[in-house]
Amino acid sequence: MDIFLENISSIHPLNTPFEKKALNRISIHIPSGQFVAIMGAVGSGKTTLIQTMCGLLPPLSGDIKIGSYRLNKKANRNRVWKEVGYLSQFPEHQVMEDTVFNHVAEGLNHLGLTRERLTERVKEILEAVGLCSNRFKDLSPFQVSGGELRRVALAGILAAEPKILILDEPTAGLDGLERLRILSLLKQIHIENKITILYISHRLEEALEYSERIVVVDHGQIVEDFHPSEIRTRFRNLEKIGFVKTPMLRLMDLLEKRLSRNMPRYIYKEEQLVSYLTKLTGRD
Ligand SMILES: Nc1ncnc2c1ncn2[C@@H]1O[C@H](COP(=O)(O)OP(=O)(O)OP(=O)(O)O)[C@@H](O)[C@H]1O
Repeated sequence: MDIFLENISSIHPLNTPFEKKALNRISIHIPSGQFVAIMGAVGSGKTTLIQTMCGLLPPLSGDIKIGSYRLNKKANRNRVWKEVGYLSQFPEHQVMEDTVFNHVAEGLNHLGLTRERLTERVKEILEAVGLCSNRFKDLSPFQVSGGELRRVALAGILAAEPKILILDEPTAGLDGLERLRILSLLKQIHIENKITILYISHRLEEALEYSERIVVVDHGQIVEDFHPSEIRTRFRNLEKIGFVKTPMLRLMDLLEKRLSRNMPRYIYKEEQLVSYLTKLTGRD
């Protein structure tokens, strides 16, 4: 299901003296199956954008279409919500059941599985998000850590087998290893199930590593939209809105200075740099 936004504007908080344009005439097309990172400074409009995109927030003006469904109609929104999994910035708002097991099982309800198959499937999904089923299934959402709760919320979403996953900072509050685990899991799901993934990230190195498109929001507008391989040509603009170079980009600058040669623009990952340098030094 492709996602189309046309001229979307949004105002927070509407009809109050404090009205502020959170989105300003945004148009974007996300083809089905893309893995997209949404980036931008704090308060730039990222959450408003993804919530508007999936019909959780009605826009002030403009048109949103998911697949062939226009989201201005309630019936269409209900139809689309069966295909969209949304992970909020605050997973504690999303995990409502009394146990971890029941939360994930809730997402499987529509499948009409036998009790035995349901138990098996919950176990598979919990293990897929890195939670040992035996240890976690009977715990209350109040008995797990913030990072674990994020995984539980993600498990509940994955259980419903969405075609589109929209995730608000899925790695917030996680340590380095946990972040890599979640992102690798998302990448794996994306490849295996060919689903669309849009996620908000504050980490450029992760967006470069995992996504295939980076959309940058600033003051409610899309100011950059590029493939990660274009990062070095786009960086001048990104710097103006507060982006900081990753260690890899700094290393590339340093090599250009030391070797007095322009490094190929396509290089933005460590393994590409290593291949290039081994060829250059004839050690291939
Ligand atoms: N419910 C609300 N009421 C009033 N203003 C709001 C509301 N939600 C968001 N805003 C304002 O709208 C703007 C965009 O907010 P949004 O949450 O979309 O930004 P963001 O880029 O996701 O920020 P962050 O990185 O901090 O999550 C901000 O200026 C914010 O203060």
